[in-house]
Amino acid sequence: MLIVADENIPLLDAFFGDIGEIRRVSGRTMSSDDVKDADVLLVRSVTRVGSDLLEGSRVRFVGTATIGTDHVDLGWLEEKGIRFSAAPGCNANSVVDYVLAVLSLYAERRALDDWSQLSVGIVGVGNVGGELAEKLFRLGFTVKLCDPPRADREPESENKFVGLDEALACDVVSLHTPLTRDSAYQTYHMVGEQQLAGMNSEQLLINSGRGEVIDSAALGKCLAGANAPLVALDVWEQEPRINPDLVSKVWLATPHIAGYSLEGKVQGTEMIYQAACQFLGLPTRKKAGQFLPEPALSKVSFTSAADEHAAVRIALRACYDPRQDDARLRNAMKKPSVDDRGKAFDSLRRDYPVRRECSSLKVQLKGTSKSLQDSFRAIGFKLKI
Ligand SMILES: NC(=O)C1=CN([C@@H]2O[C@H](COP(=O)(O)OP(=O)(O)OC[C@H]3O[C@@H](n4cnc5c(N)ncnc54)[C@H](O)[C@@H]3O)[C@@H](O)[C@H]2O)C=CC1
Ligand SMILES: O=C(O)C(=O)[C@H](O)COP(=O)(O)O
Repeated sequence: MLIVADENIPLLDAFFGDIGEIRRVSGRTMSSDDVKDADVLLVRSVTRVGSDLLEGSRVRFVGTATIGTDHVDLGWLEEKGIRFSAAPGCNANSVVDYVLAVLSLYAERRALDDWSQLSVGIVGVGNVGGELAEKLFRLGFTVKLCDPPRADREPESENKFVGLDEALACDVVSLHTPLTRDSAYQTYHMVGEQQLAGMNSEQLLINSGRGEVIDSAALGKCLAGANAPLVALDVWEQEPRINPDLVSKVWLATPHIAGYSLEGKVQGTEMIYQAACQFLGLPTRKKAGQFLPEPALSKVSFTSAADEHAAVRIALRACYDPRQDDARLRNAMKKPSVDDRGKAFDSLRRDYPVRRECSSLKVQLKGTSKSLQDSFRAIGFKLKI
């Protein structure tokens, strides 16, 4: 059996080595020639999967080790009887760590001692948005949830959801929808000129869903004005050839790595391994946990944290600090040509340093208050008291 796989999928040999021969190819440039003899195709988000790639091939199973599926022509696969599986939720905790770290920096920028004074509008309340909401509720934030598909599906939860306008009026707005172009709830350019015009310089807009959910031409114009919101973008239109001018105008710019914790990536591989085994009628013998090493930073200690809010922010950013990724991306954007910048964007992602989730860090607390302990627990840290 031939398994053609994106070379950036971690632990290919460990999970798939005894199932078939593995041929690694670049996900970004994968061609129909690369896959024509394959039985199984394993991708990440940078490979467009549909008739152009697969027509005439032997592929019977496609797995994407990602949450998003906008790169896959699901209708065509179904029509051709090709089994498909994604990895829902695999890196949700990683994205939530990213958003919380951005929030902590924003609170400091606004000189807020207590970050939970901020209201947060979450647009798209699925695996990522739902997990974020849960953590923010536990931390005491005011949270507004916007998810029209769920609001329509769950009429009993009448007061649970707000409209997009109400979510966009919060201090912080975080986008977590899939990219869709042909549904009643289309998200392509959902945040455009009109929505941006309603925001102001006291607000923060975060996008770690898909770049095309925001109209970046409208965003560029808005950011040239005096009353624009602060913006943190992890995802961009036209990746990897992103607009360097937009990078220079946003507050935090990262190269689509919000979901790049080691846990998130390995769980992505594990989920498509399980689905492939089920399709092939094979037993599943391997688990992500077998392959996750002890984190290099496994413990931080606080004894009687005088400034409890600062303690939470310190621990959070000991795990993940988006400013490092921001600095790397800004540096990559100094390359003179579009091609070189695109390559640099992809290199930052391919050579991404090992990053562990907050849940991998043990926080040791001595003589600290119950409310501080609750905050650490809400974020997902393990506690030693
Ligand atoms: N930056 C990164 O590294 C990552 C980005 N993502 C992106 O985040 C997206 C969301 O991930 P999950 O929460 O796991 O997906 P999910 O499918 O669990 O949840 C998405 C939610 O968005 C809602 N939704 C759909 N259309 C909407 C609209 N027009 N307005 C408001 N809500 C709408 C859905 O009803 C659903 O509840 C993924 O599709 C992917 O594109 C996911 C992982 C990592
Ligand atoms: O899971 C998703 O959806 C994501 O956006 C991934 O984090 C994207 O990672 P790559 O597939 O682009 O490596």
